[in-house]
Amino acid sequence: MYKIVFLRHGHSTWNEENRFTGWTDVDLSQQGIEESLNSGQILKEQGFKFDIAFTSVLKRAIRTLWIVLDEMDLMWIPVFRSWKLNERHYGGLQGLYKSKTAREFGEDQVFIWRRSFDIPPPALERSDERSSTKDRKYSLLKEEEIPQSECLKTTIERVLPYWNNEIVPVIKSGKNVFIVAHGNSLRAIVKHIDNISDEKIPHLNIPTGFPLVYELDEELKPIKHYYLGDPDAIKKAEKAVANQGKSN
Ligand SMILES: O=C(O)[C@@H](CO)OP(=O)(O)O
Repeated sequence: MYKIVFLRHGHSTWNEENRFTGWTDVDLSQQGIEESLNSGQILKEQGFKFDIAFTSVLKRAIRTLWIVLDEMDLMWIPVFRSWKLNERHYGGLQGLYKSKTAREFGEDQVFIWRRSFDIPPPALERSDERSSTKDRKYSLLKEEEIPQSECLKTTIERVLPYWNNEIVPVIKSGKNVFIVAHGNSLRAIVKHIDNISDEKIPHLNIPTGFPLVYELDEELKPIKHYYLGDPDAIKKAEKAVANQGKSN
């Protein structure tokens, strides 16, 4: 049996302002720092000992990982960062306020942009200053590899090869793996592990700051999964993520 832990980064400054974030590289809010500290403490109390960690190249995930590893006295373990674990690219919505956008375009449209499996938000122009085309973090990528908008389907197309080729072999080698990523890159992995249908996945929301433990059998088929933390607080946090697309 393998046990791996996923963690969505702590609350960010743009979660606080309720803005579409995607590849925008915003930092943790004070709440996010506290959530990360709590995650580290609970993982430590429950005896988790990681051998290796994976994260994105976005600082809200990296800082969450740093805080957790510091709390667990594990700052020495190898860490691999990849853009393939980045948040889903939010295209032309990046920077807009979610509730204001729902008032302007309707909650149904915002739900489609946020959660539809295969309809991406409007794409950014490569010349748009919000585009990541000129960001040094992505300088090793071919221009066409840098997305200007992604839906969950296209997010899966870049997350899953990373999962299958880079993370799965490490899990199978018996190492204890910790993955700190983002709401939608984690939804991509969880959809795959649990074989969640395209119709059901829009209703899955992953809250910030609660470690999500997956127990997998030898074939990496799911045995069970559970969050660590207060069940009522977790339910409330899942609902709050869903409600971010409401107009008020
Ligand atoms: O804005 C974003 O990039 C994501 C995560 O914060 O939000 P959503 O839950 O709307 O996909």
